Amino acid sequence: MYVKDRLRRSMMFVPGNNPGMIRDAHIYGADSIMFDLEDSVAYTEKDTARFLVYNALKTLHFGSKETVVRINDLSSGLGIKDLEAVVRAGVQVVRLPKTDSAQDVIDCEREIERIERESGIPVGTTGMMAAIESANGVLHAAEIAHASDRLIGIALGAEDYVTDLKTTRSDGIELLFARCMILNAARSAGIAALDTVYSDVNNEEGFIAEATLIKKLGFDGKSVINPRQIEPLHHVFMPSEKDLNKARAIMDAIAEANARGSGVASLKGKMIDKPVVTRAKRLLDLYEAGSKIDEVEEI
Ligand SMILES: CC(=O)SCCNC(=O)CCNC(=O)[C@H](O)C(C)(C)COP(=O)(O)OP(=O)(O)OC[C@H]1O[C@@H](n2cnc3c(N)ncnc32)[C@H](O)[C@@H]1OP(=O)(O)O
Ligand SMILES: O=C([O-])CC(=O)C(=O)O
Ligand SMILES: [Mg+2]
Repeated sequence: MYVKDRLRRSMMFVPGNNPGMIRDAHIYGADSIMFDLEDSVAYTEKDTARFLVYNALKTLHFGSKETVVRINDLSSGLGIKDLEAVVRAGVQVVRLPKTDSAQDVIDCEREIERIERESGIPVGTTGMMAAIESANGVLHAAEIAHASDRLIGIALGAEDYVTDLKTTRSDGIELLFARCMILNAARSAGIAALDTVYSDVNNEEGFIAEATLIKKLGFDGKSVINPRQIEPLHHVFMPSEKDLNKARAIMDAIAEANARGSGVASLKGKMIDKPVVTRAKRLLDLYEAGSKIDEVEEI
């Protein structure tokens, strides 16, 4: 069963035709493991990958990690076979690639529901996420985000997106519109906003700069392609001691004000009202959830 709202700072792609990577994927500390049946798998390897991922889901234990599988899109002729395998194997979330419209989500959900019924799995067990990877998809981001109750989030697929835009990836300016559209669409639907991969695995500085930018925009997390990207990403998402202390002081100040029958407090000359408190609470909740998970990883 999927969880709608959980920590998804890092979602690691794992090529579905690589048994070694599949076996070890859960040990690196990513919040979600995303087995890939799509673009990291050559056409000749598609059946092998589906078989391996099916068996991995059936036989391996992933602990607190979320399991996601990126299927091939339904129009490829492979997507339904992928769904038949991974839904039956009990994957938590299906990642639909190259989502251009709400109809793509609805079509995928219909197939998931059919497979759940046919295999005796309670309807609604399998979650979905939609990756938006084209100009068309970005323009339909809001409809996509609202297309199914099963959606846990929407994600940007920037490599395909910049190709569609006839540009290349540079300092991020080329992705600003898509990121803002996706973020706003996700928030309007109450689901997660998830950023794309950073392909230059050896450029840690560039990766951290991108992670810092998407966190500032409001994203919940990011896809990664290599275990070396997980720790720096979690570090970016970890609030500083200063931010934590400020959030705690805000919570104390508002509790004191509430006890006096007031909804507004003052902290070092700054007004503390409801939105400030909501942000402080979110920061503390994310910190607690993150440290709990990372602590377990360190033991
Ligand atoms: C545009 C898109 O669609 S992106 C999404 C699809 N792409 C992918 O899924 C690519 C996934 N990533 C990879 O295949 C690789 O990380 C590459 C090709 C980017 C880099 O490969 P390498 O330089 O060999 O990685 P590196 O040397 O850092 O690997 C270190 C260890 O981590 C493992 N590892 C690397 N990437 C992954 C991964 N994504 N998942 C699990 N394990 C991994 C390696 O197997 C290796 O393990 P070992 O030490 O036991 O042999
Ligand atoms: O979804 C991702 O981040 C990877 C991907 O397929 C793309 O960038 O086209
Ligand atoms: Mg893509």
